[in-house]
Amino acid sequence: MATLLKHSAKYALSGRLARLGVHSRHGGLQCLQPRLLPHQRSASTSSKILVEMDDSTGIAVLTMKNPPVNSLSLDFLTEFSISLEKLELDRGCRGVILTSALPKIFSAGLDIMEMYGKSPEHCGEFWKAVQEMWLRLYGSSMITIAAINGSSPAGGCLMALACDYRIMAENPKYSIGLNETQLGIVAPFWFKDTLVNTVGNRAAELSLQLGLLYSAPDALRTGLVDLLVPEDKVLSTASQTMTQWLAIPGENAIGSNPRVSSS
Ligand SMILES: CC/C=C\C/C=C\C/C=C\C=C\CC(=O)SCCNC(=O)CCNC(=O)[C@H](O)C(C)(C)COP(=O)(O)OP(=O)(O)OC[C@H]1O[C@@H](n2cnc3c(N)ncnc32)[C@H](O)[C@@H]1OP(=O)(O)O
Repeated sequence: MATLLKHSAKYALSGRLARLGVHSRHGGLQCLQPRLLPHQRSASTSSKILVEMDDSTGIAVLTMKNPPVNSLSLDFLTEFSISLEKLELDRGCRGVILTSALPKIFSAGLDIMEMYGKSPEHCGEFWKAVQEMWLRLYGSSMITIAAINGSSPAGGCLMALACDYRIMAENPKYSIGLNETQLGIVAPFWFKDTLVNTVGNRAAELSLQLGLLYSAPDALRTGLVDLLVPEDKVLSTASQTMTQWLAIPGENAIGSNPRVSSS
């Protein structure tokens, strides 16, 4: 792992971006058009991420659209981090809702094909991109809400855990969890820490050691998600919740985040 991380340090995000040429406004799938309302300011889309920014509320919706299962490939992670960085730099943006354009899937986690038969250099670059995604999301100074409209195993669960609040569709077929143990791998320590910070020590121990995938109701009971709502209400509820959080006086909901504030 140390070798992988050392390798990865050689690769800057900006370099990957330049190679990818992200933010083509016309990229993406035809069925995934921006859902702009008249008062909204802008939508930008790269091939795997759609960002819709509502200038009147300061809320952005970041929609993952990487079929078939929103796996976290290097290209996807690069586009994701760039999109988040742009929002972070936009002083008008105060909150980000993370959701999926795909039916039944939030994210399947790390793209398995990125870890199979690849060079150490590629693995290093990939692993750095995974860490960068987590750092950007977990350390964001914006309010972040995961609108989980499908299953979300492993790295997909990590993404949701890195947000401030999680709203999941109450569909009993959907599952979420850090199930790495069941896949024959040990979850990295920062996956573990993120889970412990959310559900507490004992629940995290059981969850990680057994590699549990929770149904939506069990995820709520464990504290892995904060709220279950009908599937067609996930995004609207996320929007309402965001509005409530952003109304906390003095932006204290942002300033009180222990992850980004030392005071
Ligand atoms: C280089 C790294 C260096 C160091 C690493 C060190 C440590 C890492 C340690 C742990 C990190 C782990 C984090 C992870 O996230 S690992 C990935 C774990 N994810 C999974 O195992 C998800 C597996 N997928 C599923 O459970 C299901 O596919 C589903 C529930 C998401 C969706 O089920 P469906 O029935 O709707 O769809 P499927 O028919 O199963 O799949 C459709 C299609 O998608 C492909 N696919 C699914 N998951 C992945 C994936 N994670 N990566 C790439 N591709 C995926 C699947 O193969 C199908 O493809 P085909 O249609 O057959 O082509």
